[in-house]
Parts: sequence; structure tokens; C-alpha cells
Amino acid sequence: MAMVEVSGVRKAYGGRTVVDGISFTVDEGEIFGILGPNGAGKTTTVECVEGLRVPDAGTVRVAGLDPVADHDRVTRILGAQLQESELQPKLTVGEALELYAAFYPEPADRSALAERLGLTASLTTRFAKLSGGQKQRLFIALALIGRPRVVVLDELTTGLDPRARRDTWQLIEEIRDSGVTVLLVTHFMEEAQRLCDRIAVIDGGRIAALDTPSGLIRRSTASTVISFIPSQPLDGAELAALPRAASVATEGGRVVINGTDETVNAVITLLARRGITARQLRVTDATLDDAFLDLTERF
Ligand SMILES: Nc1ncnc2c1ncn2[C@@H]1O[C@H](COP(=O)(O)OP(=O)(O)OP(=O)(O)O)[C@@H](O)[C@H]1O
Repeated sequence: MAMVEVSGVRKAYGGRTVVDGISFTVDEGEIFGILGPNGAGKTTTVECVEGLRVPDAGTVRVAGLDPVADHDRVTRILGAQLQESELQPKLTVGEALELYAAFYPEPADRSALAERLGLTASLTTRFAKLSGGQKQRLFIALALIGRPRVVVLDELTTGLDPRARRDTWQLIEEIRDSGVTVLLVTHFMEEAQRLCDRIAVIDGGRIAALDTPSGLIRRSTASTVISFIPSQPLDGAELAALPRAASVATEGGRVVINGTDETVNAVITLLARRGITARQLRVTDATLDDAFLDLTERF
């Protein structure tokens, strides 16, 4: 079942279109990622899903409900992560949980939620004194306090150190495992690749691609990376002209070519023809990072 349906949504600010006909559905129980460069229209899109913004055209449904017309019912189904500025610095973790629990008719058990998010020891700590990771865990707890069926997490791990980020990823997976659908806005390829079942790549207010992480890598023109140190210098233009070569770079004597299997075969043939040996030859799958650059540049 589709938990979120976005269909032909458009939004302009002061005559400038920033969301230009976006459509996607998020199935119940999946982690759906929205990935895109700065200013692509990601936040505007999810704010339409949350009912915080009204689309100029198109429709949004959350569990079949209109987030604007059925705002109260949608608020009970959808948990949104707060922005930092929305919490009083003097509020303690326990008080914040109590305050937000009061908004819902059947809130989650506060102490169980605090325990699950590793906040039990910080219940009496004021918001201003929490670390970045603790703040993010509190925001997740507040998004879950109403026992939502879907949560929207917008750039949740920005500013966290690598360990806190990985801990947060684990939490997001646990949320999904508990049956909650997750709509995740992120800048981090590694995060999207690790967590998301499907990803919509948004660029310039439009969907540039929508697929599983491995599907996105496959569909990019740069799904394979071949790199080696040639025994003699090679002409970059000649390499760039090889079949399906998407990019060619030289990094400290090492030639790095993004392309497809066809490119790999062509490189090997070229080297053999020239009698050039390739030292430290490596052929690897491209990462989502490579695919993202390729997909957003092409769009
Ligand atoms: N209330 C507003 N009034 C005018 N312009 C806005 C408003 N909100 C957003 N914008 C502009 O709309 C564009 C899309 O913004 P949005 O926040 O949706 O992008 P984003 O993909 O989430 O970007 P980022 O990754 O930088 O957060 C940006 O150019 C932004 O400056």
C-alpha cells in the first residue's frame, strides 16, 4: 500500500518554480530517500507532504488523506522531525517528551521511548546542554511520540560525527523494522546507499531518477570504475573517446576512468595494442556518489 503519494506537485516562490511537477509514492514499510543538491527542492517537497506548505498544483496524500484539508488526522499519522530552533534551550529532555506527548490522544510510552533512543540518562538534561547526537536522538523521539505510521526526517545527520551518524542510521533501521515508514531527506550518498530501499534524485525541482540504490548506479552511465598506473603516459583525450567513458581523471599517476564494462574492455584492448602494461589495475563498481554526480549533471 502507498503510504505517501505525491502527484504532479508544483510550488513557486515569488514567481520562481522550485518544485516542478514531482511525483512519487512511498510504500508502507520502506525507507524512501530524497537526495539532491542544495536548493533542489527537497525540503519544499517534504513540507508539502507534512502539510506545512500548500502545493500550487498537484496532489499529496498521506495514508489516503490530504495533509492540508485533513491536517489534524495527518498529524496523528505522520511524525515530523523538529528543527533545532523549535525547542526552548531550557527545556529538559523529559519535559520535551512530556510536552509533545500531550499533543496526542494515545502517545507512545515515554520511558520506553527514551530507553529505546538512549535518552534515559539525559532525561533531566536541558536541551542546550545536549550533544549534537543526543539532540538528534531527541528529535527522533519527538517525531515518534505520537506513534506515527510514517516519519519524515530531513537532514537528520548533518553536523554529526561519523560515529553518531552511524548510531543514527541504526536507529532509523530500527524504526523501519518496527513497521514505521520513513521518508528521509539527505545529502549523504553513503547514508542513502546504506539505508534507503528506493531513492528519488531531485535536481532543479524535478525527479532526475527514481530507483533502488543499486538501480541508480546501474542506470548511470558510470557504473564501473577502472583505474591503473600505466607503464607509459596515455593520451587523456583518447581515453575519453573510448566507448561509454563518462569521465577520465589522473590522480598522482593513476588513471581513473568511469564507464561501463564496455569501457573496461576497450581500455584493455587499447593497452594491449600499445604494449602498455597496467600496474595496480582495479575494476570496481561505482558508488552512489559517482552515480549521483552523473545523474544530476546529465539532467
Ligand atoms: N519560503 C521561501 N521563500 C522563497 N524561496 C524559498 C522559500 N523556501 C525555499 N526557497 C527557495 O526554494 C529553493 C528550494 O529550496 P528547498 O529548501 O526546498 O531546497 P533543498 O533541496 O531542501 O535545499 P537544501 O539541500 O539546501 O536544504 C531554494 O532556492 C530556496 O532558496
